[in-house]
Amino acid sequence: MNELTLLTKAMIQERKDIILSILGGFIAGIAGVFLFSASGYLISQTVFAPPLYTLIVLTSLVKMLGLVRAASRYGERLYSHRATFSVLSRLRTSFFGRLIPLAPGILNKKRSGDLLARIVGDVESLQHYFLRVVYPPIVVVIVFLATVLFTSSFSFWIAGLFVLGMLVAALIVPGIVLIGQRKIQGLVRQERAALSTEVAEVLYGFRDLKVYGQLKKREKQLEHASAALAARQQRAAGHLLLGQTMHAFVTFFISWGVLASGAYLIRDGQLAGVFLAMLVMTSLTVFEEAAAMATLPAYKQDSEYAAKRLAETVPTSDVQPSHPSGVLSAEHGVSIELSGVSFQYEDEWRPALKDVSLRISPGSKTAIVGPSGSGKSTMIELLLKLRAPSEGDIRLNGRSAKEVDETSIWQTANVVLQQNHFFRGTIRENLLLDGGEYTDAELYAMLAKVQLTNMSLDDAVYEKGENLSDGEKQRLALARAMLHKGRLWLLDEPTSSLDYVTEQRVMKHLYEQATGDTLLLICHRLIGLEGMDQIVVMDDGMVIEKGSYADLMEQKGYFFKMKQIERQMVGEAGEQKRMP
Ligand SMILES: Nc1ncnc2c1ncn2[C@@H]1O[C@H](COP(=O)(O)OP(=O)(O)OP(=O)(O)O)[C@@H](O)[C@H]1O
Repeated sequence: MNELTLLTKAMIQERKDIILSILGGFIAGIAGVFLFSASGYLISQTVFAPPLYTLIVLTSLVKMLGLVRAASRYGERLYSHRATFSVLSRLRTSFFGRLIPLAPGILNKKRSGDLLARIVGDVESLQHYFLRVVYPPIVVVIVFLATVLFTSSFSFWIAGLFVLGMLVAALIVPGIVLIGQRKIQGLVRQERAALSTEVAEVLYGFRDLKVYGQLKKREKQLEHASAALAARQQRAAGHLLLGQTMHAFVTFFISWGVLASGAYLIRDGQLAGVFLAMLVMTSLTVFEEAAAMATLPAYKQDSEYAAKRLAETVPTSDVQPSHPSGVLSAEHGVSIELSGVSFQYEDEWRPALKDVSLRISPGSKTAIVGPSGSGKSTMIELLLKLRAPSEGDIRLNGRSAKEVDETSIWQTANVVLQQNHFFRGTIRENLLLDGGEYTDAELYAMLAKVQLTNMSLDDAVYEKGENLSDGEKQRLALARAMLHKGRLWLLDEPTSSLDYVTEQRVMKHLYEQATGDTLLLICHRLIGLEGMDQIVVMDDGMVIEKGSYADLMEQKGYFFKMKQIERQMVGEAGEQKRMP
C-alpha cells in the first residue's frame, strides 16, 4: 500500500463532496456546450428573421444557460476544492501520525532540508491527484458522451468526427506528453530536494562556513542547485505547454473539420444550414472542456513520484502503532530497572549499549559517569522511549516500558538534555513550553533560582536561542525542568557550561526540589559526587563499575583512577560537594 492507495481511501471518505463536484462539473460542462451551441443557433436564426417570440425564447435560453453554467461551475469548484483539502488534511495527518513515532531516528537519517521538502512539497503535490488526474476524465467523458448524443441527432458524420477528435485529444496527445514526462517530474523533485538541502546546510552552518572561508563556495553550490532546479522546471513547463499546444491544434483541426464536413452535408441536403454555426460552436466548447486531458499525464507522474517519495520516507503499513495504556505515577519517585539492555543505532556497526543491567530505587540519586561516547546519553533516550532497546527490558515502577504510555513518561520526567531547543519567542514562552500556569512572580522566582536575575520574562529569544549564551541556555533548560514538577529527573550534563559557583547555587535549588524524587545525572566532572546514592561508571556501552562513592574509591578501579587524575588537575581545594 502506498500514499496513492491512502489517497484513494481518503477520497472515498469524501465521496459526498466528490459526487457533488462531479455533478457540478457535468452541469457546468454541458451548460457551456449548450450555451455556445444556442448562441450559434441564435445567430443563424436571426438571418431568417424569425418571429419575435423565437428570438425572445432563444436569448432567454442563452441567458439562463449562462447563469446555470456560472452557478454550477461555482458549485463544482467549491465542492472539488473542499474535497481536495479534506483529503489533503487526512493525508497530512496520517503522514505525520506515521512520521512522529519514527523520530528522532528519521531526523538522524534524512537530511533536514530534504525531509522538509518531502513534508511540505510532496504532500502538497498530492492535491493535484484528485483535481487534475482523477476528476477531469470523469467529467470530460460524461460531458462528451452527452454532446455526441446531441450531435448525432443532427449528423452522424459530425458526431463521428467528434469521437475521432476526442480519441486524439484524450489518448494520443496525453500519450505523447507522457513520453519523456516520466523522467522530468522526478528530476524536478530531486532538484527541489537538493536545493532545499543546500539552503538548510547553509543556514545551519552559516557561522562555521564563514569562519572557515567556505561561504563563497557554498553560495556557488546554492546558485548551481537553484539554476539546476530552474532549468528542470523550465523543461517541465515546456512539456506542459507542448501538451496544451497539441490540444489547441486538435481543437482547431476538428472545428475546421466540422465546418468543412458541415458545408459538404448542407450542400448534399443532409444538414440544415441553420445548424452549422451551432455545431462549430459545440465542437469548440466541448474540446475546451477536454483541455485538462493534455496536462493530466504530467500531474499523474508528479503525484505518483511524490507518493513514492513519501512512502520511502515513512513506510506505510496497515498495522496501527500500538499505544500502550500504562501510566507512570507522578505521585512519588520512580523506580528504574534495566535488564540486559542493548541498543544499536541504525546503520551503526557497533552497539551503543551492551547488556546493561541496572537498578535505581525510587527517590534515589544516581550519577552516571564515563568517557565520551560510552553510551550515557543513549541510556536517557531509551528511558524517555525516544528509542527502543534492541534487546533486554526496561522497567519503570516495575512495569515494562513497552507497556507504559510514553506521554506519561514525559509528563513525569523533568528533562535537561545536552542540547535543548529554544523556540523563537520570549523567555516566558520558552519557560512555559509544557503549558504550565505560573504567575510572573513565580517565574521570576525560578529565574532567580537558576541565577538569571538579569533576565526579563519579555526578553526576546531568537530561533534556536541564538541570542543566548550556552550557560544561559542550560540555566533556562534547568528552570524549564524545575517548573515541570515531575518526580523523575533525567539530567544530561546540565551544568557543563556553568562556572563552579553558579553550578553549586543552581544545583542546590534543584536538589532541594528533588528531595524524594528519583534523579539521574550524567556528568563529566567527578567533583561533589560523594552524596550520590549510586555512581554508575560506563565505558564502551557497558557498565563497568557501580556503587556508592565510598565503595568505588575503596575498589580502586576505574572511578578511583579517574578521580586521581581529576584531583591532580583541579586540586583537592577545588572539590566541593555537589549534593547540599
Ligand atoms: N544519533 C546517533 N546515530 C548513530 N550513532 C550515535 C548517535 N548518537 C550517538 N551515537 C553513537 O553511540 C555511542 C554512544 O553515544 P552517547 O551519546 O550515548 O555517548 P555519551 O556517553 O553520552 O557521550 P558524551 O559524553 O560525549 O555525551 C557513540 O559511539 C556515538 O557515536
